[in-house]
Amino acid sequence: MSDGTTDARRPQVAVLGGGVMGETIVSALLQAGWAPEDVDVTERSALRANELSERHGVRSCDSNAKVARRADVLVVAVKPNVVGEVLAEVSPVLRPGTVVVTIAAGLPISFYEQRLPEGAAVVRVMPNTPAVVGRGVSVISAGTHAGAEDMALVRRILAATGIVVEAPEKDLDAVTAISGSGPAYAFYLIDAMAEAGVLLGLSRDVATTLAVGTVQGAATLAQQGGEHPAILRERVSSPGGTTVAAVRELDAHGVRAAVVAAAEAARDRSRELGAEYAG
Ligand SMILES: NC(=O)C1=CN([C@@H]2O[C@H](COP(=O)(O)OP(=O)(O)OC[C@H]3O[C@@H](n4cnc5c(N)ncnc54)[C@H](OP(=O)(O)O)[C@@H]3O)[C@@H](O)[C@H]2O)C=CC1
Ligand SMILES: O=C(O)[C@@H]1CCC=N1
Repeated sequence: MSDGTTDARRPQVAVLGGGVMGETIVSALLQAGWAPEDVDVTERSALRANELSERHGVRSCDSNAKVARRADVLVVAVKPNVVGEVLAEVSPVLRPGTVVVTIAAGLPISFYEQRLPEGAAVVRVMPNTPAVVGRGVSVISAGTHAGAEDMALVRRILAATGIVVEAPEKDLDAVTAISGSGPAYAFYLIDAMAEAGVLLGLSRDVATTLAVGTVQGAATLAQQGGEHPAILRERVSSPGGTTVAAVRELDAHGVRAAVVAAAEAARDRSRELGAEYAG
């Protein structure tokens, strides 16, 4: 289908599942210039559906089939265990040319292609929660029938959420372990640093401000400075100073090994989710 750049109207997008990530995608669409009337969101609970309509001005309802009928782009944003039943609802009413975008962890593109009409364009995406402030990372993989225009349209939808990177589907479990789940590791570190500050006698407010600002500054420096993180770490470490004393403790407590083990566990869980629900 066209990516809409030459269309008089933007493609009609339906987001199935208005939870944490579904709502983030709704906001991204609005920021990217979609009109609220061109965005549908579905929810199981009427209360949550109304909340989304009131907050964003978009249409909301509890019928996936109803919104799928008019969608040019269908974004599947429910939990992996619900994807099968949602596809069974929408597949019979999907129009030819509708692009199906999924953000569910673990489930392979083949899972969708087997359940959707022959030739359906599927794009698998792994976003992350900083998308809500426009600083997310999304990795996109094309399904068998997703063409360059479909991928350009998906990039356009995700543009307001942050960086978009294309990768082959075989990398998606690893991607999920690093950027999908990764914000939780960063929040874990920020929380631990803030707690340490409180232990050392700082007020909680000051400790949290220092921890958040430091992690944010370090990430910006790593991104913009163009230098390897190990070099940046060395630059903080004065000979015989405080930082080497601290990093020795991180090594002694196996923090680097723990990060690697955490990422392996996330990758393995992503594979398991695929096997569990895709069968
Ligand atoms: N959170 C994250 O950081 C990331 C999540 N993902 C993926 O995004 C997907 C959604 O995750 P997340 O937003 O965290 O989960 P949430 O539970 O916050 O959102 C899912 C939403 O879908 C609703 N829902 C359940 N069943 C249906 C249905 N049949 N039709 C319509 N809506 C339904 C749920 O309602 P109810 O609560 O009433 O069941 C809930 O509000 C998952 O597949 C996850 O793997 C991907 C990357 C990052
Ligand atoms: O925890 C999860 O399963 C989802 C996928 C990546 C981040 N959150």
